[in-house]
Amino acid sequence: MRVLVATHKEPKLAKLRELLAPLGWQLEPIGNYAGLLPNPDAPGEDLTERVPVVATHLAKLSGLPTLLDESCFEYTRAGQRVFFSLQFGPGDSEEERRAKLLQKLRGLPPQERMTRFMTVLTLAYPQGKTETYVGETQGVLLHKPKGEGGVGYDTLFFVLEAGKTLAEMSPAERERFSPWERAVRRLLGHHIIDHLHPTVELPPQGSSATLELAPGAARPSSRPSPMRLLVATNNPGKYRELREGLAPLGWELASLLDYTFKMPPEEGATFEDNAMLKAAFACRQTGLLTLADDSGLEVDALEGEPGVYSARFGGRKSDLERNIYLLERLKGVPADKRTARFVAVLAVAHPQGFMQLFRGVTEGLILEAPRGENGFGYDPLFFVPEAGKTFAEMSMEEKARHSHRGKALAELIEAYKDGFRIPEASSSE
Ligand SMILES: O=c1nc[nH]c2c1ncn2[C@H]1C[C@H](O)[C@@H](COP(=O)(O)OP(=O)(O)OP(=O)(O)O)O1
Ligand SMILES: [Mg+2]
Repeated sequence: MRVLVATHKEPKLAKLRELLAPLGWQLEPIGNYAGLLPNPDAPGEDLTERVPVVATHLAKLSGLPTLLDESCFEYTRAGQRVFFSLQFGPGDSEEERRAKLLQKLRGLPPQERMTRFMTVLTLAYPQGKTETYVGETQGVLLHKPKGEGGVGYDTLFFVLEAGKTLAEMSPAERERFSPWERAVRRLLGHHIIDHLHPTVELPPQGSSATLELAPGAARPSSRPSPMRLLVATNNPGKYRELREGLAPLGWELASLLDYTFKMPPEEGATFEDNAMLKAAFACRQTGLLTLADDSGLEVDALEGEPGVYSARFGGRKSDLERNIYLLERLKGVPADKRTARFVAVLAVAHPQGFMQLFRGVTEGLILEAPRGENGFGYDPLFFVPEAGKTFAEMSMEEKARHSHRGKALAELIEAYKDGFRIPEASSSE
């Protein structure tokens, strides 16, 4: 597909071509489009309304799908939300705009310089259809520029989480924190993963397998992977274990804390379903290679409960309450009938439109009282006979050797250790 890009900045076009390469689109610059705009100074502070309108205008004029992005800072001044658009009006150089922004910020206390740096990216089609993607990053606007790299306002935007301005970051870091890149990755994720359905046939249980999810989708490109993986879990205990387990790969990890979107409800009937649902969703949101973990405890005396409902067992809200509830449910059940297993399914969603699954299982017993301080969740109640301890009595390394998650991770590492290769999508023809 030929796509016009509404920019006259060569570096931006080059970066866009690089990021969107897997789509195989032919991206062409529109050149200086300022004269084509209906009203370049149109107020429309809400970029999510304004950008689609302008992009549609350009698409209709050119007869081609057209990409347009605009960014703004949103901050609070005297209790009011203020938007500072970064669209260059005619005659405004980057320098002049930066000066205007500094002017506006003069005398603002730090809490009022907290800001949301937002990019709105629209792909508009000549027929009038539009798709809009938003990327955002929280930070603080500085009084004085800091750093040398980046473009535009990067010298003024301090990312708290990173402890530096976008201009002080390496290109790889900037990629991670820039709202523009986030918006572009969302577009990529959307287009490439469109055919990804978590309802496809599952691989045989108990094995890892490669699913080909998108027979008609773009073929996986062999371009070197960014080696960046989003670990899509909101559970800090899991995140720690996954981070440790993935360390041998040396990949750069992103977490959900880097993003503002909410994960969807986990409505699947199996761990596989839920893991794929979570991975596919977060992958689509971010365009990143994404790992999700769905796990839980199956207790034989409870006919497999809590299973996929482990995180909301008995409607209990905390790990402690769920552990108490589990003990209540097992009251009077003798030791030899307290068998249980932990299951973990890891799903890796590739922005190229397919998914891999890894599964690990650990057999054990539910004790009558908690033992140990480590770990999280049901760890203090889960006794592993082969180790003679509960998960909560093990160090992280020890738990990794015995645990369901550790086993699934070992399979994952085995699959990716010789460098990251995207499996060939086996075509049905
Ligand atoms: O090694 C473990 N040791 C103890 N407990 C564990 C373990 N692995 C899973 N569990 C428990 C935690 C949670 O109650 C449920 C998983 O639910 P699950 O939906 O997969 O995770 P979650 O909601 O905590 O985080 P998220 O979905 O964001 O990844 O099983
Ligand atoms: Mg969950």
